[in-house]
Amino acid sequence: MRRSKFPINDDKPVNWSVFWQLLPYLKEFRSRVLLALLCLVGAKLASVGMPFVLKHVVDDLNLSAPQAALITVPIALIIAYGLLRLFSVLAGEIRDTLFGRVTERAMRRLGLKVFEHLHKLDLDFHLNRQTGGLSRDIERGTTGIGFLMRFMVFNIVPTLLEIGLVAGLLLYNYGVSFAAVIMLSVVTYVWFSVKATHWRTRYVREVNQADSSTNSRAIDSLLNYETVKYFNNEEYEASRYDQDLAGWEQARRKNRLSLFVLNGGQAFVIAAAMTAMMWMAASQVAAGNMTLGDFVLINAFTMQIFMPLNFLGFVYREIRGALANIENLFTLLDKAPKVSDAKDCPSLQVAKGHIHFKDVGFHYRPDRPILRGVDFSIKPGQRVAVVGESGAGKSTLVKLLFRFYDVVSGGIYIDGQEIRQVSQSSLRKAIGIVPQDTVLFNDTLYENVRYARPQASDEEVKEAFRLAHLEHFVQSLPDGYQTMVGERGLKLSGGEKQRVAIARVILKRPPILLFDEATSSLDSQSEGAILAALREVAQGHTSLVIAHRLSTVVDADNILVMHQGRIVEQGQHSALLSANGHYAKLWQIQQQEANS
Ligand SMILES: Nc1ncnc2c1ncn2[C@@H]1O[C@H](COP(=O)(O)OP(=O)(O)OP(=O)(O)O)[C@@H](O)[C@H]1O
Repeated sequence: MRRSKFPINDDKPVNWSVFWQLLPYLKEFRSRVLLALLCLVGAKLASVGMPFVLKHVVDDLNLSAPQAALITVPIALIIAYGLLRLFSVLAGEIRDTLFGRVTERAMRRLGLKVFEHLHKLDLDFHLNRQTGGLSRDIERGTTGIGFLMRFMVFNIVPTLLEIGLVAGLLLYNYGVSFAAVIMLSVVTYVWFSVKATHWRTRYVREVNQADSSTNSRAIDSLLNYETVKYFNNEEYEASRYDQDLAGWEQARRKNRLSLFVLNGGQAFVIAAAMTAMMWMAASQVAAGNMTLGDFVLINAFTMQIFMPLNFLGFVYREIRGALANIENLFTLLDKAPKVSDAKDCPSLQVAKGHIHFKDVGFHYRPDRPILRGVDFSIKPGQRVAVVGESGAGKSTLVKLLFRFYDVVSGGIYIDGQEIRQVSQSSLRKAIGIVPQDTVLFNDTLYENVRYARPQASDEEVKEAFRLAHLEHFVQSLPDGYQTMVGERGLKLSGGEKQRVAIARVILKRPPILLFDEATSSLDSQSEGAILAALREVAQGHTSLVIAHRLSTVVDADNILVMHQGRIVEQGQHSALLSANGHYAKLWQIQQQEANS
């Protein structure tokens, strides 16, 4: 069986302190929680009182002459019994309704906090994450919180209280032996449940792992639908999936058997305790020390204790899992982003849009330098191009300017302000990017463009479509602007997606523009039109253009030639050609390719 990518938490030591971290979430609804607790106490008192009323009913019935039974039965007691039952159930329901809001609000708050935090985390975290595993962690964590709050407050604590109360009542009314049997069986039951639950953990884990890996296999296979078809591998896929399913089936079988042992053991303890209690009570009735009502009362108390106790076994296992899942979530929340705002940092003030990379050094991993001593300036309003072979570090410049990463040495300045000293939000507001690969939301074309400035008017959005030469395309679509673009925008061609990205940047209209291979997916005719549009948009703006095809940047104000993380040449097209260096070589190669 393949190992799952998802962390399985069942065997982690339980960190009970997580519970205290949840208390702040209860604070907001202090009075609601208090009222719910009152209902809980009321319900418990009513349910403990019920067996007493029952005892009196039975005793009175027993003493009465048979023919007069119905008349002499203490009707008031029977009504009281019914009312107590109703009260106990209603109080429980009111408690759940009151507390439901508290749990839901806590889940909402935490869900939002995690979501916001994920967006604050750096690109590196997101590139390394396993989305499936992460979303499972979040889902398990938030569900765990709801579960923990409900069961910890309203199940474990009250059940323990009830057990103590009933044992005390038995001790007070019937002596130490009944209370001792109850306590002993409760202790045995809890001890056995804890031990057996620990022992079962590995079977539960196996099922979870098998479940996750089967799911990953199915999803991976379906995502690769086209590749499966290209290689005619449906049978191969089915057999691999079935292998995983077989592992899952086997894990389930072992898990079911272990559950049988757990449930069987628990049932045995309960049956032994019930038998002992009944036998002791029956002996006392036979000896004339107890009434029939006492017998009924002891029976009712025993059942009353073991029913919730039985449930506790299940709750215990779930709570262990919930605590571990919540802890995972809190660990995620504690994760600090590698790129963060300096304390009380000001906003970036863009006056002219002068960009300066000052002796910048950078690596993604310390053992592999990517940029070394990169030093260049882009004067306000200039259009500067970066060219160089694949992997030279061109896109990395864009990522650094946008602060997806921080430089390792040197600094990047915009109008004299170091970008690490200003807020990320003001920096990103000032920069528009047309990225190398445009990924779209699974929404309409219109909404995908409007995303650049959600408050833009309908006219402005449509103008952006027009300037990005998307109008003809929109007109050719049966649903026009309302066409759904599919997951990640995969229903659009590469060139269409790129034009959407261009429309977005047009709508955003920031002072600084970055184009990373912005026209790479376009045919030459569209490219010409788009380049003209981009130039129009870029007029008066500072722009940095990363280009593979040198022909698209021959008119740039300055061309930076990168080679292995360094700028090896810079200047205008004609000067670089005359220098007969790196650029001239690249130009020659591309000219030959174009002519062949
Ligand atoms: N997140 C990352 N983690 C580790 N290495 C990375 C990461 N992103 C890029 N690299 C590496 O950094 C080097 C420079 O990448 P970059 O994307 O800047 O190159 P480029 O010049 O834009 O290439 P291309 O023209 O092919 O897009 C590449 O060798 C790449 O493998």
